[in-house]
This record gives sequence, structure tokens and C-alpha cells, in this order.
Amino acid sequence: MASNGNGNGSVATGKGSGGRNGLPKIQTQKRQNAICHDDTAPTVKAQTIDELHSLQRKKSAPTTPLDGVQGAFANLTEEERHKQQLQSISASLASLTRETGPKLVRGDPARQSETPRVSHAPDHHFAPTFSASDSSLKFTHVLYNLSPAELYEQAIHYEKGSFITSSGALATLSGAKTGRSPKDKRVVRDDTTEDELWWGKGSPNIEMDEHTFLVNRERAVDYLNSLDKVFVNDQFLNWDPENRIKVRIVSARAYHSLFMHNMCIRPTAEELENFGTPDFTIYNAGQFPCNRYTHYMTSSTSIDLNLGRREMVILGTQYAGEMKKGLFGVMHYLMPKRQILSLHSGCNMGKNGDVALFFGLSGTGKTTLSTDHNRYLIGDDEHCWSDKGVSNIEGGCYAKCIDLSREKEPDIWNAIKFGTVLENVVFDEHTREVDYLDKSVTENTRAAYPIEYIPNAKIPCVGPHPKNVILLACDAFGVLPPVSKLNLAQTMYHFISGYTALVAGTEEGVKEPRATFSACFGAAFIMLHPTKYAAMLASKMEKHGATGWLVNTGWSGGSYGSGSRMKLAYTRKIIDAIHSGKLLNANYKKTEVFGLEIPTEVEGVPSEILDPVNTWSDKKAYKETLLKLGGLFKNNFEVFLNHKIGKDDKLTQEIVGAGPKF
Ligand SMILES: Nc1ncnc2c1ncn2[C@@H]1O[C@H](COP(=O)(O)OP(=O)(O)OP(=O)(O)O)[C@@H](O)[C@H]1O
Ligand SMILES: O=C([O-])CC(=O)C(=O)O
Ligand SMILES: [Ca+2]
Ligand SMILES: [Mn+2]
Repeated sequence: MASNGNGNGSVATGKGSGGRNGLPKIQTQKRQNAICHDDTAPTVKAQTIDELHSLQRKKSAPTTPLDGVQGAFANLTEEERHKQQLQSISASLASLTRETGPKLVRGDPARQSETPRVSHAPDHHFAPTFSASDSSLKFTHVLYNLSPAELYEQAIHYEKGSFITSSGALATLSGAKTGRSPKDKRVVRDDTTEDELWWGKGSPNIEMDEHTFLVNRERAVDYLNSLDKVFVNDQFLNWDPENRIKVRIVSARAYHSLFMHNMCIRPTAEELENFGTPDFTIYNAGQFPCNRYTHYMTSSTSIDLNLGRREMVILGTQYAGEMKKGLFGVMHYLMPKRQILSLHSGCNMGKNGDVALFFGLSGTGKTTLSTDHNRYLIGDDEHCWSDKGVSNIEGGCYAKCIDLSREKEPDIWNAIKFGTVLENVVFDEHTREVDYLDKSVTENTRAAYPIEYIPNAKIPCVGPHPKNVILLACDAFGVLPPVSKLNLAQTMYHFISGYTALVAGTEEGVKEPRATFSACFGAAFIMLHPTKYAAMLASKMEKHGATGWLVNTGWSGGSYGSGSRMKLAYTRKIIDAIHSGKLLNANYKKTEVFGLEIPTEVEGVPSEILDPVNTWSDKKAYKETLLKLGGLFKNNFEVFLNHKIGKDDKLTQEIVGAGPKF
């Protein structure tokens, strides 16, 4: 409604000023004794609007006094440090054929007036000859380690599908791909990796040659250099200070930069000044496809890992999880070389220092169950187990959001606030309230937040040797018990099997569950043969006296369609009993076929559900389903029968014998 413009301080009522049903007039008259206020407030210290705007933002200063800075970068002026950073980034972005890096400038090209138009690229880059292509004449702006607030502004301004939700999170769209593309993940096979890595049947490492990698690298680098600006994140992986890895992520989207800001370990200003050369670099040109005429390419998506060059190239997918899990693959290569076991597991610690690991495939409950209000969260997805104990690889969590509820998962719910990246969720166009039940974009909706958004996160994210190793399976067949205690051989059998069963698709009515076997609960990420990781896990568990458990977070009372998903409240009670040590000393009986030890009682859980046979009304169907699953396990394990696990055959024989018998 337009102002009525009568200028006497009254509020328009819509019925003409002073209308009978209108609001009373607002008094703007000065109270009697009030001092006559001079509202010619002090004027701002600016002569122009531009000057005023420049006052608004204060130059940020390092939190640590630079006097104390040690090492190579000590005694440098800020300008010299910036110059070194840009030279390092220019080297990262160098085209391999032109052998020179692009001319770089710090800051947002949209704010050019504020950006000194000086290139800090190395001097020899400054002789563009007439034969140079146009790309060598342009500047690339670098948005280096921006803060979440700056990245929000970039995303909202420039990236379609970016919105602020009612809780303050940044809603983003990942584009056509809303999950990882394991079939498009390629690894360079060279003289070294030929012998070191796991190749062939069952291996996630689909080969490519060095030359093809360079073709794709050039494509990604040229794409990135053709843009007005790129985002660069310099961060760390692994909270174990002796085994920390420096990573650089070059990307085209603020969404990707904020995602990695949240998921990797964030350096302090001082650590950033001393960052130097990264140990590993990702070139994320996800909006741009690979060239399908390129050798080895089978689609327009390609995620390429070159361990020799310590680089990864992403073309044709904007799903941010590729970066997170790509780096996880790198850790699965680097860490075992140092006798450190890398694990696709969540991890938390009790008040008394008892550590538990939660293994499981996607959607089985690692994030949900490691985020426990009564325990310290060490991490939700990727860990290392060294001689000293456990350490989280990441600095953030990546939670599934489908059906998320405040009641069942309060800590995750509360972590979805300013700074958090919310992928592919649906929200009310006006209130920006997220509807977590809505699968219109994808079922794989996700939230990525810094680990300190969980109130009881343990920072630094390290802990002592695990006491319990919990293997999670979401068994949609509904025949695995809610919990069973495993001996070492059984733990290894189930670790190598890496079973879960999800429901294929819900749209075309009820479907058969589909069993998935993924070695080490993460076959998509491992680089060496599964038995290498299994042998390390066995020896660590034995040495440190850890107990193995199998927990079914899937169906009870029948398969998918007739039964229902295990109540999260019951699973939490089971996990509590494992942590407290009560379950270790419970009474057990053995199940048929899988030979699992199941407790007869767990506090807070109805006893009749502990043996799944009790929950099925059709006992014949139960037995058939049980045998069917047993058969699937047997078939899957056949490929491992010829492999030795650890130093002696004894353990191997025991592991083979720890599978289902019928
Ligand atoms: N009994 C249960 N135990 C655990 N999770 C359950 C249970 N019932 C339902 N759920 C739901 O299952 C999902 C488990 O997903 P979660 O994010 O923990 O998977 P994840 O193992 O961390 O997978 P990813 O590796 O893909 O991140 C959550 O959405 C959770 O709410
Ligand atoms: O990587 C992803 O997309 C999500 C994840 O954690 C997994 O699949 O294990
Ligand atoms: Ca997770
Ligand atoms: Mn995961």
C-alpha cells in the first residue's frame, strides 16, 4: 500500500486518515520533559557513497600474531605471502602444454575496483608473445579460502538453485548427478600402481593410462582457466598431526568450496600462512563434461585419480561427494603404506574413553549412531587406526536427510544452520522451511556441516584404541538378528563380505530387497586388495582386545513389504548396551545358518525381537529367506577363498569357516 503522505505521523488505515475503525494515531510529539533531541546525528566519516561502503568492511587480520610465525614463510610481508600463494596456485593451474600458469588476481572480479590489478604470477609468465592464445592474456580471479558468509553470497548471487533455508543453511542443487558415479571412477595404471593396487574383477579401480589422464586434466584446467574466477581451498586431512595431508581443491562453484570447507579440516590463519605446496590437488570442473571421444571414456562423467601426480580431475558431475570420497580413496592408498588402517566408519567415545567404530555401507547408520548425545563424536564416516589410536580424516559430517526428524535425530537437526550445505532438498518457496520427507529431487538428500556443529564433538578428533567394532547392516530381508556378538573370525568374515540390502525402488510398488556386498564396507573407496585391510583390522583388534558386533538396522518382522524398519530407539538401546559393557556379559544363544551369538535380553528392547524367527508370522518364509541370504553370502565370498589373510593359513581357514553353514 502506498503511503498516504499526510506527513503528520499518523499511520494509514486504508480508510482515509483518522478513520473510525483505524488504529490510533502514533504519537510522534516529544514528551514534555524530554530534552529536545538533536537528530542531526554525527555524520559518517565519508565523503562519497563508495567511501561509506568501504568503511563497512574491516580488513581481516590473522588471529595469531605473525611475530610468532616459524618456518619458511616467517618474516615475509603480507604482500609477499599473497604473492607466494598466487604463484603456488598459478603452478597448480598451469596448462601442461603451455607450461605456464595463468595470470592470477585475488578477489572477486565483480569487485574489480577494490582489487589491485596486479598480477602476482611468476615474471616469466609476463611475456605473452603474439603466438599465445587468448587464454594466456586473461586474468583468472582466485577466491582463496573464502569464509562461509562470503561463499553464501557467491552462491546466491551466481549459482541457480542456491537459497537460504529457514534455519540458515545453504540449499544447493548438485545438478544431474545426486549421488556418486563409481562406474566413472578411473585410476592411472602405471609401473608403480600396477603392482601396488587391486585391479580386475571386483576392484573399484577402473584403469586408465597416464596420457588419457593428462588429456582430461588439460580439459579441466582449460575449463577452469576460461572462467572469470575459481575457488581455491587449501585444507588438511587427518587429525593425527604426524599423518596430516595437505589438500588443495580448485573448483568453479561456491557450493563446492563451502562443501569442502565444511568437510576437510580447516587450517588456522597461521597454518594457512605456512601451507606451502599441497600434497594432493583436486581439479573440479564438474559442470564441464569429459570428451567421449577420449580413450577409456564411457560416459560424459569421469573422475580420474593419478596417484603418481597426486592429482584428481572431476569432469561431468557436480555431486560434491565425489571430492570427499575421492580423497578418501587417496587415504586408502597412502595410510596403509605407513601401517595405518583407513576405515569407512563412524567413531565415538564414551565419558570413560571407550571408543567404538561403526562400519557400514551407505545408509546403514554410521552418522546416525555415531552422533550420540551421551558420547563424544570423533567422526561420522572416515577414520584412521594407527599404533597410537584412532583419528578422524575429516573436519565435518555428511548426514543423510531423508525423513530427518528433530525428535529422533536432534543433534543432526540442530546442526543444519548457517554454514551448513543442504544438498537437493525441497523447501517451501516462501517460508524456506525444508520438507525432509520430499524426495522430488532425490532420495539422497544430504547435509554437510563442520563437526563442531555437533555439541559433543571431540576436538581434536582423535581417540584411543577402539574397544568395540560394530558392523552395521541394513538387512531389508529381515533375517539378521538386531544384534549379535562376533568372534574375531566372524568379524573378519562379515568385514570382508560388507553386506547390506536396500530396497531397489519404491515407486513401482513393492520390490525385492537387493543384497549388496562391498568388501571392507567400502569397496568403492579401497585401493589395495580387501584382504590387506582385513589383515590389518584383525591384528589391531586382536592386539587391543576389541570386540566385534553385527547390528541389523534394517527390517524386522518380515522382509521389506511385510516387516518394518527396526525402530531407531531400539537400535540406540542395543548400541548403549554394547558401549556400557552390559551386553558383553549377557546370556547368548546361537542362531542356525549364520551361527550368530544372540543375546536373550537387552535393556529397553522387547526380548521377542532379538531372535528374528519370533517376529515372522510365516516361519516357512523366514527359513527360505534365511537360506536365500546365506546363499548370497556364500556366492559372494567365493572370490576370497583363494586369498590368504594375514601371515598364517590358520586365520584364513577360520574366516572361511565363519560364514553361514547349511
Ligand atoms: N534402526 C535404525 N538404525 C539406524 N538408522 C536408522 C534406523 N532406522 C532408520 N534409520 C535411518 O537410516 C539412515 C541411516 O543413515 P546414515 O546417514 O547414518 O548412513 P551412513 O551409514 O552414515 O551412510 P553414508 O556412508 O552414506 O553417509 C538415517 O536416515 C536414519 O534416520
Ligand atoms: O560419498 C557419498 O556420496 C556418501 C557417503 O558417505 C557414502 O556413500 O558412503
Ligand atoms: Ca554418513
Ligand atoms: Mn560414507
